[in-house]
Amino acid sequence: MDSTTKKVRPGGASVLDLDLKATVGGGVEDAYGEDRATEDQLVTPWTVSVASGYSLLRDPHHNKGLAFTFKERDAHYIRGLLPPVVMSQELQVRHISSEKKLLHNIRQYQLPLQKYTALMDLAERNERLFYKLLINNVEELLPVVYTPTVGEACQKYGSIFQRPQGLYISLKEKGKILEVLKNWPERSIQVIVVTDGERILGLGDLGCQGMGIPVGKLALYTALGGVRPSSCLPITIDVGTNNEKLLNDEFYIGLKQRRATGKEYADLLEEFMSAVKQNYGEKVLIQFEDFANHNAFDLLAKYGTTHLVFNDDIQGTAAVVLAGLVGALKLLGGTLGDHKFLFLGAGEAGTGIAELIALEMSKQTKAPVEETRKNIWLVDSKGLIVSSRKDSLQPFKKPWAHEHPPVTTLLDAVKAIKPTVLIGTSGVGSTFTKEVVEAMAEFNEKPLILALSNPTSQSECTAEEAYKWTQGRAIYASGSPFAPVEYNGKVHVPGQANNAYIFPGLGLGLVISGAIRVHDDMLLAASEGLAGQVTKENCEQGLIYPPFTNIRKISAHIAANVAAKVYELGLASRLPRPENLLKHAESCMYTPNYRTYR
Ligand SMILES: O=C([O-])CC(=O)C(=O)O
Ligand SMILES: [Mg+2]
Repeated sequence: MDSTTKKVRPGGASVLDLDLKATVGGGVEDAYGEDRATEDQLVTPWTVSVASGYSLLRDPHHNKGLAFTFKERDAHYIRGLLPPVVMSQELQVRHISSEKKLLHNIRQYQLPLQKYTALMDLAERNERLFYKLLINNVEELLPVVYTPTVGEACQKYGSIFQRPQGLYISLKEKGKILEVLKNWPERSIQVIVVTDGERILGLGDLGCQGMGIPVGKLALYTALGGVRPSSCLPITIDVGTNNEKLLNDEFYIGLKQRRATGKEYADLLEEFMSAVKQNYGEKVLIQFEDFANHNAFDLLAKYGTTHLVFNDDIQGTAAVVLAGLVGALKLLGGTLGDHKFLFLGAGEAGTGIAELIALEMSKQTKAPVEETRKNIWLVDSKGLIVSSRKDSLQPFKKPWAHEHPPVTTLLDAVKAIKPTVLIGTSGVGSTFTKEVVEAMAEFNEKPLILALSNPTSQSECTAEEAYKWTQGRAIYASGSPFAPVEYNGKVHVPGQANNAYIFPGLGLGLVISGAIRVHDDMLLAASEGLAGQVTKENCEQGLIYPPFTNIRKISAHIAANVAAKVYELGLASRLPRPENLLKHAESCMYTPNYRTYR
């Protein structure tokens, strides 16, 4: 933001124009590339319209609570609205973290949803304090703002909805989508996460209530990837729902009609994609999230050549899992090409992961991808995907239809294929039964079992089951977190193949390089960036992923790797290329330290 930029917030009688001098406490964090605040700008006045007085304390972007100094209280008409103590942000966080106040309260709540609501309330009250708390306590709070609790939040989103956290674009907004985008108070958007709510985690069609997902994912873009909160825009597209329960619920917040399909659906999406490009330019990253298979693949193919789009369920999951496999190879030995993979679930995650593994194998062995795909087998609801089923398969399944007699159950497929790696991506819980896991343990010294479906209730098997049924020999990771398990006196720490490892860093890398398209090689770069962060100590502890506590450092490494690939492919619009991309990524990351208002 330069000294002439005027940021105008809409409406409100108490909104005053103020000349403010902003300093950025704790580093440069307010923009990227050409918009980046430099040290000089820390003392340069910029003009901005912000809420003052009472409404300043109610503005989550600017509120600092008791941290306002008396000088600020005088300058911004808030003297007397706060008790007389001035508390630093560090003290506020310590106050909170010392179990006296918020974190203490959050921990006391019995129900995860109460914790979720308390955190969302904090975000609504004081955004920087929310992010500071989330970053400082990431392992504890991630499962609250994200899977599994966010799933329950979506199921009950109607009763949680209080204030707008993102934009709702329904069929009623047809022809007016550009106007709707302009109603969002922030102008400079860098990342949009959009869902149509048709397949929320493994919970099915939650319609308009899917909004919790874009909100949660974008909170992680900021906390884990350092993308400014004001640059993030959650969007839910409402084309109806086929969820009978919601259709019959008098309190349902979305359109009460069956889902629009075909041309009606495609036209709305087309208008949306065009409006986004028109309003924000072509460098805005659009992350598709939790669309049903039939739309997810089409949208990615259709807009991948014209927009900066990324499907987290297809591509993000793939990059995370590939990194975990590379980590697991450090424990198992051998190369990817030495392994045989069997998937339960041939949708977005299953085929996305399968393809990225095949691409990486092809890169390593120089064999064509058509060859490397042959080490990978998929089972869907009708059994093993084999060539005799080819005619009736959806297009995204066809590359996996290898020569084999028909097999109808997962157990029989395990026995027939004898995979070294079993991956669950079906969204259906408890499908890795005792027999299936025991069969894996029969012909594998260390069976690798990835139960990736979310939330926890949909996991193919629990961590405890995997360790118990393999006498502690399994290497196990899940999509939603599981606590460590003690088996026969040994503590096993399950891995978490969680998309949150990848998308924030990937997004940051795309944003800081000004990427205009996403390319598969950038996903591989992201995956390698994550795998590179698994240390020798992690391996010795049997971990295939690095701990989440270092996630901001991990994200910076991923961002640097991705940005390097964007420049290499000539798809970067922010030129010249910074020499040290890691340093550059770190310097661009938003930190939630309070700023001084003069
Ligand atoms: O949220 C995650 O980590 C994985 C995901 O996108 C999903 O299950 O839809
Ligand atoms: Mg998802």
